[in-house]
Amino acid sequence: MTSLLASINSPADLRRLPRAQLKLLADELRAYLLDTVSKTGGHLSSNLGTVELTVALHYVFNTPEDRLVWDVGHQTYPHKILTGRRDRMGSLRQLGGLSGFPRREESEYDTFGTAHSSTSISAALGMALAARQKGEDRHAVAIIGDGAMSAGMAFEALNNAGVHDDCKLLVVLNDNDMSISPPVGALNRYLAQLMSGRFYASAKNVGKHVLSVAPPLLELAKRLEAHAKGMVVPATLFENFGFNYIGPIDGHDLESLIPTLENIRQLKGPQFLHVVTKKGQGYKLAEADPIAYHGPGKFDPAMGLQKSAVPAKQTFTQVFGQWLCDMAEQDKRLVGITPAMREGSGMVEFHKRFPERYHDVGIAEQHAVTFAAGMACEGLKPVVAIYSTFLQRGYDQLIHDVALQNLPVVFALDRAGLVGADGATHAGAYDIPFVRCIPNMSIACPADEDECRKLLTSAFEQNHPVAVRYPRGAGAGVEPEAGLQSLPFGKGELRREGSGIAILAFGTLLYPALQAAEKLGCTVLNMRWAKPLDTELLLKVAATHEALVTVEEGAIMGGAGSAVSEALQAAGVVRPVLHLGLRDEFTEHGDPAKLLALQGLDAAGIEASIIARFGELLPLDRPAKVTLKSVA
Ligand SMILES: Cc1ncc(C[n+]2csc(CCOP(=O)(O)OP(=O)(O)O)c2C)c(N)n1
Ligand SMILES: CC(=O)[C@@H](O)[C@H](O)COP(=O)(O)O
Ligand SMILES: [Mg+2]
Repeated sequence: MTSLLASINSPADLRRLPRAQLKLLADELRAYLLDTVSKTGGHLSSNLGTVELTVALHYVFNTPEDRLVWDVGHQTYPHKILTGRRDRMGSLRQLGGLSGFPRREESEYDTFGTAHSSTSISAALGMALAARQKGEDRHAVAIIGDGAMSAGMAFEALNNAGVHDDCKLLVVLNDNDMSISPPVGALNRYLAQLMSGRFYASAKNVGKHVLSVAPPLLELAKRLEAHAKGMVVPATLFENFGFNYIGPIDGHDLESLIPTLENIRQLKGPQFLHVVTKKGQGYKLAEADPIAYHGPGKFDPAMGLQKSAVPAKQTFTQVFGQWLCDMAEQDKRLVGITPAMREGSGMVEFHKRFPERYHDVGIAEQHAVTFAAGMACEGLKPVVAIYSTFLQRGYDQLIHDVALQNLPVVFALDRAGLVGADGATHAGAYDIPFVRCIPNMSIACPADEDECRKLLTSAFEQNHPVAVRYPRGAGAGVEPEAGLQSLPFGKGELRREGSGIAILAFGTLLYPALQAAEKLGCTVLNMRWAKPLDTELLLKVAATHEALVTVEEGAIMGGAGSAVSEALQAAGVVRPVLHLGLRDEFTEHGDPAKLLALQGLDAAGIEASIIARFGELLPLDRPAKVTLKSVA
């Protein structure tokens, strides 16, 4: 590592540097970032784009006393490096290592935990008003991307903030004209207008020339404001919301950023700084393809991302993407909806082939759900492809707009279960509990790729809302059958006949459950549906077995196992039931297989839990001793 960056162990060190050295520091920081992220994998393009902005913010603001609140938080690696975590970057997103997002328990500089987007302005406003109430003189700065800015929550916060003339709130809009995919919607068009023509070029000069002569601060602020107002439009959208709009300025030019921020720091009331950056800045391959480098795995920076020589296993996301195209071919009523997750949800091909039936609504999960409801009212068949964790944002819409009206919307719930490196914020832990308690809703849990395709078809055939949940990555590797066959609605199957104990598996944990059952001689049911539950099958098995074990990759509380216990109670059947699933705690980030094992949900863990609880019911010829697996 080069020397200047090595000397920065906190923002206080950074603030001691002469301004002339900051450019060199930023260059070193960018090189270090590329080097470390290429070894760990992680969110690269957005971080390359925020290097100068991060340096400037920590240089001008008195962090951590002044609060920096990052939106999404996927662009906080430079911030982590400058705030005492440089040497731990090699542990990024691994078990026990640094989180890929800000976390309050990780550093006092991480003022607000995040990873879901569009929360920063609300949180920063909360902090600014709390400071005002407590009589503390500090700033709160929200840094939000143009993609995140499109969410309703960001506008709710602007609406609230704009009337607080005496708060010390700055919103920095980091406009790189990209979400994960190309940005969509009218806000994006509007921001492009602000950027258009001669204004942006002149604004760059404001930073270089006007600010460098250093007139008295208040006068300068007035000139800056007048300049911005005069040259953009009579009033920008953000001014109409009560903010003092400044910009756009070049977010890679420290000579613009630093004096502008220094002057804004002197101003009272809600401030809005529009900075323009490039996603992937400084690494040509990422600049050329910011989508590919949004969240790459490990790679050699000299070679860039390479196609693996070994064909990768088909992921559930790919199974969904293929099914969507095939079903769209067959049924013209199908429309596909994504809240800004085209790539992650496997909809690139669908977008290409059916552009009129593809809707990227921006980062707007609530809207995505109600928008689908509207389409369903008109006889279309909407498929909302949404990560389990992001559907949490659209919960009332799910109840009030879809389920209450019993509209036939299919929810393709990707990333259901543990997701690995992104950790607790992205884990799809709660969808079974929160979906199954809603009347009219059903939820399918495919055990493998083939079932995923078939259950999507089953869901699509229904005349009411159905969610199909499947995890990140690949499964058991069961090649989906061609064609659009469905599986019976609400019906499970007997997968292994044993005795004494029956394991009821919901979803992909069927396979480790089968392995455990093989050793213990248990019966195994592949339940397929968390709702409706196949009570006929359940009661049959309950009558012939002494104990039941439920297994699911989701929260135990209120999950599919709870549904089993409720059904037994309702039928007046008394059987001991062991519920295996995600415990009542937030999961860490790290390797998904290790995380699953930590939850006791791999084959060895399932086996060990069954022995621990029901050992005396097992046949005597089972393996003598199984110890609980410990995971490093
Ligand atoms: C509520 C929510 N929906 C979707 C996502 C997934 N997501 C993470 S980053 C991102 C794009 C954000 O774009 P922008 O704010 O412009 O930041 P950039 O990636 O351009 O730096 C999306 C859609 C999320 N984190 N949170
Ligand atoms: C920050 C964010 O929300 C996304 O970039 C997310 O990390 C993508 O996750 P996947 O890699 O599972 O698509
Ligand atoms: Mg962006």
